[in-house]
Amino acid sequence: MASITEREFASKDEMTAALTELLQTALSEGIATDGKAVLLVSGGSSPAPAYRHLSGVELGWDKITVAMVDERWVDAEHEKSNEAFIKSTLLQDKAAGARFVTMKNRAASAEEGVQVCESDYAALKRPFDVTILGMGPDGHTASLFPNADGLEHALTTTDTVCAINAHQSEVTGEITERMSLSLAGIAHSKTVVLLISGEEKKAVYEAAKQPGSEYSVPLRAVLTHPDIDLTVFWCP
Ligand SMILES: O=C(O)[C@H](O)[C@@H](O)[C@H](O)[C@H](O)COP(=O)(O)O
Repeated sequence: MASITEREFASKDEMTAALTELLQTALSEGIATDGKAVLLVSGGSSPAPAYRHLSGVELGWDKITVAMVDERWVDAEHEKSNEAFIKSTLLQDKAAGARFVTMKNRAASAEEGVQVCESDYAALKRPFDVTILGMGPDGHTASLFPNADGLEHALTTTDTVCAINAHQSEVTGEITERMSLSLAGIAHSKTVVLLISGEEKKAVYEAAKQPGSEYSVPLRAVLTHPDIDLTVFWCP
């Protein structure tokens, strides 16, 4: 089992304040200990306010590397690009000085781009200081989508990143080709934060804590991983 700490907040504002504080502390400690810090970021509506807040905080951003948890295989200008989302929310103001390691590269497909991405991620400081995950109503986290092509590899490889092709659904939308941290990549972090908003997703999370298939509910693989130190943030 992962070590799991659950924190419930009365509102999104309270969750944002606590997340901002956690990130500030973890990144400052990383810089104090190693002279540099690494933050792995997801897209999604839950972390966006904390990213905006953090961008205005003086943290020694020139010593911080921000890298993606997952990405659609689309150009950085695409409206669905997580890279574009991180640039517009986090990498502004003081945080504009951070180094940014992205997943999308020039390869025609995620499958063809995975080696370049793996070597980019191999150069990051280990362990990463913080990894921020979201989850979907289908039990996906990062781009580890239920029963996706590439999921078995993603859950078993020692590589940090992996190519995924999800089965199209309301949750994935039309763009199903993704690059993602593997389960091992998620476990490379000193601490992992999982952000959950709303009662519907809370029920999915509670179900994921019960025994069952990791292929139908990939979040379960994170919750049962022996080496992951996970803090779950929830707000209504
Ligand atoms: O790349 C994606 O498809 C999204 O980023 C997605 O994985 C998101 O992280 C979760 O759906 C949580 O979203 P919320 O933060 O909006 O709950």
